Amino acid sequence: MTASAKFSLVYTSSPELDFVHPPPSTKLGFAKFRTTSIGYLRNMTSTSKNLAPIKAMEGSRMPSYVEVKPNGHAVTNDSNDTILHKSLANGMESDNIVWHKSSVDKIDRQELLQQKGCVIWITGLSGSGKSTVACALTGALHARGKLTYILDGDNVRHGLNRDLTFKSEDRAENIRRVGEVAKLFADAGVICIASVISPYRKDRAACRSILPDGDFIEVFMDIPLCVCEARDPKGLYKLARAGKIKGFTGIDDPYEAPLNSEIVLRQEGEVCPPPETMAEKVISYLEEKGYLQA
Ligand SMILES: Nc1ncnc2c1ncn2[C@@H]1O[C@H](COP(=O)(O)OS(=O)(=O)O)[C@@H](OP(=O)(O)O)[C@H]1O
Ligand SMILES: Nc1ncnc2c1ncn2[C@@H]1O[C@H](COP(=O)(O)OP(=O)(O)O)[C@@H](O)[C@H]1O
Repeated sequence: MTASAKFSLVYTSSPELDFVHPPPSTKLGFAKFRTTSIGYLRNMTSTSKNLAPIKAMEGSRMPSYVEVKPNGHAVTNDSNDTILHKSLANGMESDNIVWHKSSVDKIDRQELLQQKGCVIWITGLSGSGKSTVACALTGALHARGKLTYILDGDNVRHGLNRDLTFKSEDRAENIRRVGEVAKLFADAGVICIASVISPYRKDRAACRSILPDGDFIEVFMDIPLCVCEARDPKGLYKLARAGKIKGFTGIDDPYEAPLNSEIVLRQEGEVCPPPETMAEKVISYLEEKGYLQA
């Protein structure tokens, strides 16, 4: 039997899975997914299409239920298990990759920090106030003793994503990387604030899909283009209107507004609320959902 499923491993001794080889007591084996899930497994190169590699965890919590979702991600009923949340990523180019589980997990880190890790994803046009709200939010949470970290589009493009342009494939890759890094921060127990235009719905949806349910909190800066353009703090709209920047979001490149954000921040009539007021709205949401305690 060959281990050639083209994505990462499910760690389980779930009774829902039919162990075919070797028995669950051994470290590495194969799990047979329930037939309802088989059709969802993507990128399988195995000749036996309903087999995915599994590895039993020694001395760790074991989930009793594993489901493979249509997007190819695995989820379990064990919300404490970071491995089992969506570890079957699509598009993995390497075979034979085995997840190494640490003895300190997300729950331990959250207890240490007295908060829950999550991603606050601020999306909106350039000039809509993403970075300003991100700063107000990080400041207010820091003052309350909460650990946060901002991943700002402009900043990340100075380092990790310096190789990327603004054409649609590169924006998608930019968002994918920011999403993956944000996921790591959330797993670390940090409240990660991503402030990126992220103009395409499918890219935002992909970032949402790699996080446990509820942990991706989308904040839409619903500020009209004319307001953003009037602000134009970097003079980029002016350059875009003059044709000196091509493919500028909102001018000659699309922005797909969210349809169902957890939080929408908008003007009240002609007046934009101060950033601190906007940040408070996000904090109220976090409080209500229990993210500000372990
Ligand atoms: N063509 C084009 N379109 C949009 N924005 C542009 C462009 N070229 C440069 N910039 C500047 O880059 C910042 C946006 O980077 P992001 O990584 O957030 O963009 S994206 O999510 O990949 O679309 C954005 O920063 P913000 O104004 O803070 O949004 C701009 O200053
Ligand atoms: N709530 C607000 N009310 C008024 N002006 C704001 C507000 N938030 C941001 N601004 C101003 O709008 C401009 C763009 O804000 P910024 O945070 O850089 O937007 P983005 O990160 O979306 O490009 C800045 O000049 C900033 O001072």
